[in-house]
Amino acid sequence: MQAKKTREEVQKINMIDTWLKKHRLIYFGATRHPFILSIRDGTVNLSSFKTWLGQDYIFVRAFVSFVASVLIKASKESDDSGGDMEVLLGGMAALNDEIQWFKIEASKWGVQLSDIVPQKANKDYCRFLESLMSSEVKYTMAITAFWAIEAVYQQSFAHCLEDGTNTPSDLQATCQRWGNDGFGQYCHSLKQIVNRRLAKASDDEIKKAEVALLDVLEHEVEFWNMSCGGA
Ligand SMILES: Cc1ncc(CN)c(N)n1
Repeated sequence: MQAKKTREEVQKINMIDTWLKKHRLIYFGATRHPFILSIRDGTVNLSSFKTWLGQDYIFVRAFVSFVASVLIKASKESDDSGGDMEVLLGGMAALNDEIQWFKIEASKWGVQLSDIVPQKANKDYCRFLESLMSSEVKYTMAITAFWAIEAVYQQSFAHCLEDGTNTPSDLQATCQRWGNDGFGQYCHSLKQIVNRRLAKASDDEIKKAEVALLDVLEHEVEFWNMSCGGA
């Protein structure tokens, strides 16, 4: 007969959900930010939307380098039992589409991407990504941050697509980009990889991954604040 699992062992099997419960206030702050709620109820300020669009284009370009570094860490450290490479390569391909999408949207909204100067919150976030690209940072910590970055957008924009929302028709495509079921499935695959890594990680690695999650959530809140003109 199998020994009954301790509370800690059960929590370690789905570490992400344990953390999301523990840090629900900051998670809520990142995924239900006033900027997102204003898209959802149709009161969004279009100048804030354009600020977000231009700044996010710059962020995504930095994000590509970060994802490449996660891919390298996976090739060195992962046993790949969960098909990590496939999931990460799929993510890379999605980012290529994302960059093309930003270019098309920017010209639609009259945003000149070559003129965009990164704002402080964006520069801080990109600097954080760079710190995670160091070879000192282990795969488990980096993939936790990667999942969190994607999951915040998925959860935020999916919220704008629920029944009964007032999301403006010309912003539906933006919300679909990250709120669609395929992107939800991709985030779920990333979450499974993270949970699998964390279940086998040392206490020190788990602590570092939890700090990375909190850092991502704080940067995401600051990024939304900046889009509303707050930073
Ligand atoms: C700030 C931010 N966070 C997340 C994502 C989703 N790739 C994004 N485009 N921008």
